[in-house]
Amino acid sequence: MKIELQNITKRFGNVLANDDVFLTVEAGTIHGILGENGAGKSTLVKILSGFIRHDRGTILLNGKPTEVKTPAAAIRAGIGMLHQDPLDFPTLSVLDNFMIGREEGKAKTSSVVLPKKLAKKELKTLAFEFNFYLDVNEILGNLTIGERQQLEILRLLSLGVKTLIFDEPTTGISALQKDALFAAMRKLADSGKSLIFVSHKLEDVGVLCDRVTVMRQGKVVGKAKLPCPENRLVEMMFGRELATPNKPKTASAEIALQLDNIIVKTERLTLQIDELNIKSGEVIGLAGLEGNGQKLLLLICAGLLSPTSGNIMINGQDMSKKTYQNYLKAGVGFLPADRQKEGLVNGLTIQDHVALRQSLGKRAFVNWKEILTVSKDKISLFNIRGKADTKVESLSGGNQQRTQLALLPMPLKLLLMEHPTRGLDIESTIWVWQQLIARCQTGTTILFTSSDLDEIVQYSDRILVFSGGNVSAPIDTKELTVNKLGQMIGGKFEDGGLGTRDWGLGTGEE
Ligand SMILES: Nc1ncnc2c1ncn2[C@@H]1O[C@H](COP(=O)(O)OP(=O)(O)OP(=O)(O)O)[C@@H](O)[C@H]1O
Repeated sequence: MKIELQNITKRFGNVLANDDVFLTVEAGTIHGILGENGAGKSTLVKILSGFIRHDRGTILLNGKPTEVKTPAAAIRAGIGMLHQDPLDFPTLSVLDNFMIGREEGKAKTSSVVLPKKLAKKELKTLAFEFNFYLDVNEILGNLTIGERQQLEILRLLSLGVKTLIFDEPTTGISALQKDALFAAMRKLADSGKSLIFVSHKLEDVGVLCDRVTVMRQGKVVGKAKLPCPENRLVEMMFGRELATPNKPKTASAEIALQLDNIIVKTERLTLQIDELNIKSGEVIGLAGLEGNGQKLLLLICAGLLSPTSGNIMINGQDMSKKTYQNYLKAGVGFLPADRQKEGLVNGLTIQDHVALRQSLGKRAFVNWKEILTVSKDKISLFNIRGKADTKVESLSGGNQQRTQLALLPMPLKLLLMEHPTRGLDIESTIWVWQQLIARCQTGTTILFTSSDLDEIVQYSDRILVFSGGNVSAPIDTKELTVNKLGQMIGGKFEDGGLGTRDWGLGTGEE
């Protein structure tokens, strides 16, 4: 289906999120929408998929002006959108989620069992067609984001959509799931569907898309047919070329984090680390497919999960069996992946968050005047597109991430982060890492996860690879390439070379 957006304009208060936007997406193509944080990409695709009403402008579907007033109306018109956080029901099964959105009449026919049987068959056939491995009876909450996304694609296809919108779909999924996703997207385009791919990642846009539209501050600032040189796209996004910083050496000889005989048992995994020593100022990347023990390590180091056994020392202080408050006092900070559920509180403003953070563990009156000044400083320093009284849910994804980063205490001894730059554009990612490296230069030790292997290789001093609860010995990043790391995550270890056939830190068992 050919999509044409003409003169699309949308204002939120005094923010002009979309300013007279024109976009054409031909049937049978993948169209990228690139842009810095807050550029207006999500607003545009939410308008097309009926989640937001535009103030002005026209949507043409196959040349016909069409009103898309609600998400249900969009699906009826053949447009489906995959959100950054899939909109599904975690307590229901994969099959039940697949059946959501079918018109009521279908489910009410002679028997409820028959449609369910048919739906199961359809789900299995579609999954097979796209090489997605989904257990139809599994509870959805047990699936990874990548698997939930695969299910959502199949659900939208079964509802008959002809246009699929992907808003930052590679965020939080594994490299293998990304390959499967891109293969499915190409297959869909080849079968005549039109696809819109919203992203910050130039490389992804480069390998996947046929054309790209670049947005900045609500406006379309450039269009290109791909392939096109990456630096041209960067210039369009930011109005200039960007220089990538090199990570200087920040590690000292002092040991900041010491783990001895750690065992963490959960229902799905046993994480075992016999001995691990991390130096002060060091950056350690935790690589591996999601759910292989990286988060468990971060949680025990943050004092948010007690290991089944073993000892944790932070800066020479025995933290075993200490409370979370003790960890905070010892200078430990944690940045969770799910900013909407774990990091920020919907309904609260930026200054409410600053007040919460400042009063954590203290019984003190809140000095709102001071909080307002601090909030304004943080908004300006972290370049957050919002005001002190802006509720966090109305910030763009990237601006929510900046808010989370701005709320991290200063100084910290140990900073533990899940996906620190998730949702940030390239310029912000570079800026954030400059701030993080500056922290390391003053002695902060960082452990972080990222699904972006380039980020892990670029910024880590050493890397731990996780697989099914097994943890590799720390590998010096200079000895690694992204390719080699990808192979290790996939379980391929070479004898010789890196010499990491011996996993080093213990043997996890499932
Ligand atoms: N519901 C809302 N209420 C108020 N302002 C909003 C709302 N949704 C978006 N905005 C503002 O509109 C602007 C564009 O936001 P949008 O989410 O479209 O950007 P984006 O390009 O998708 O950014 P990101 O890459 O960070 O996700 C931002 O300044 C954002 O704060």
